[in-house]
Amino acid sequence: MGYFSCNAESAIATCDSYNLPKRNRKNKPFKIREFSYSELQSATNAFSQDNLLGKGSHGYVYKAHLHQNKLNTVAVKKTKQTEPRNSSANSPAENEIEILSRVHHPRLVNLLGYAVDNNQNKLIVVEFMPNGSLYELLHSSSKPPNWARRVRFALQIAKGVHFLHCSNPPVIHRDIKSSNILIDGNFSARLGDFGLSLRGHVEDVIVKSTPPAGTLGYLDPAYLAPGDLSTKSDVFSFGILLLEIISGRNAIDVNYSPPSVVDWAVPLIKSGEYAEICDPRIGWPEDDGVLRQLAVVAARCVRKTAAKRPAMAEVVEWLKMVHKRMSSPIWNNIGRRVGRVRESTRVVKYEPLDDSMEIVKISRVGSRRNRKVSNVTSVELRSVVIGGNRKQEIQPVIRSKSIGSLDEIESEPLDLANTRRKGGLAVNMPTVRLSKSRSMGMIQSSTRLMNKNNISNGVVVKFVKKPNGKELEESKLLVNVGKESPRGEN
Ligand SMILES: Nc1ncnc2c1ncn2[C@@H]1O[C@H](COP(=O)(O)OP(=O)(O)OP(=O)(O)O)[C@@H](O)[C@H]1O
Repeated sequence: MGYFSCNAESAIATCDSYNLPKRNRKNKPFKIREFSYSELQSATNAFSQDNLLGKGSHGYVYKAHLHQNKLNTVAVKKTKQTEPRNSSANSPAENEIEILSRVHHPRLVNLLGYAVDNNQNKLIVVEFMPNGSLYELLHSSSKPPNWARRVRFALQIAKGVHFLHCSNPPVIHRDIKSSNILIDGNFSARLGDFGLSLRGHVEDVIVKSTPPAGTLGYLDPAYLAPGDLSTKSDVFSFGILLLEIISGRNAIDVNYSPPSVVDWAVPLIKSGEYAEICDPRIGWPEDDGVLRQLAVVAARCVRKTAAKRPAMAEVVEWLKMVHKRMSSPIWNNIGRRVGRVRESTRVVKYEPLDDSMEIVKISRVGSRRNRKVSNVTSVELRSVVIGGNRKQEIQPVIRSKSIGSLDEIESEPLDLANTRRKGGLAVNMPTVRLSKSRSMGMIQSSTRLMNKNNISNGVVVKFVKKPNGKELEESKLLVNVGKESPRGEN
């Protein structure tokens, strides 16, 4: 076994075979190549604007054409030139190389090699993803993905995260979000951007001493100090991503009240109002159980208490069931013929979502013919009676105008994507476009970590200036001054 170290001089490194996907374990250890800077320079047309694929918080990503045995298109990540680095800490690029040189999986944007420039900065060469990011597909594509595609993406991402968590030692990604999910040539989802990832067991020094980091909106509220980190923080971020996939909503969106997708969606899921969280651009899936199941999985992933969240292995199994259900022609035919089959159900107690709710598994029973397809189970939410009192019905959340300078934002004409029906009343909401969330290095003051008790629940939002100049660019801090403990149970 040999693994690549960022400081190693060797040009080629092989991967820890333990972490290879099964079909690769027997024969091919993957190879990491050291490129010369000039080779990447000419492959990217001197890092030209034409080759620019995108810009992240740590640098720029370029498309590169390598002429090896055959023409190869790859992506090159070049870190921004900033002030002199603290030599003891790994840069995000070094961290990404270090991690990705040890793991390799079809659901990841895998490392192909690296180069070092004159200032000893590392450039990363990774697989090229020709179909953009999930963020773009969900939020700026004129043809948003349908349910089959969304379920497939969700399962593929879950498999990638599960693979990382099962590696030895585990890899915790810490920055799962839609802009870090890239779409490959087969239109499959891959998890990328390992700049903030950590590799180690929770008791390892590296994990115990690294300050919290992530992207606002996706960041686990229970992850406030290094010691809080576990694979369950990724599960939380995955849950946010799943809510984004279901609803087409940004993780934070000031068009909604509350702006955070989790605060908005979970009460709706708990009260069974699945239609409210369904992306209005694509409507309900043909089999509405698919929506319910996805929503319940998401709600379980975003529980405030990390220990109550499922492991990614469970999430993968649940999503496989949803995927199977979605792609089953038998189910689709019957679903089409009989509409939404809800009658003839047998309620099986499942596992509580929280103190006030229970998830019930509903197996379809009935005719022999129906029983055949009843292997496909659905999961539903029910309110229960606690201490003799039925839990008060949660009022539907009314979308309200965003907090902030809405006067500067024009109202758009009534359309389906922007309309919510509440008791027959169509409400047309103004649109505020948000720039996508950026990774934060850390939620830490320059000298010490935030005091856990003083931390405020806040979201930073940024308005972007549209080419027509109608929206102003500004940053806002929305602070929710509730005194609740960030470690409060749900
Ligand atoms: N392997 C790739 N193939 C094709 N395009 C890519 C690839 N990697 C990144 N990109 C593009 O470059 C953009 C910037 O990626 P990068 O990972 O640097 O930042 P980000 O994830 O968007 O933001 P942040 O750095 O805040 O996490 C992506 O949104 C994507 O459009």
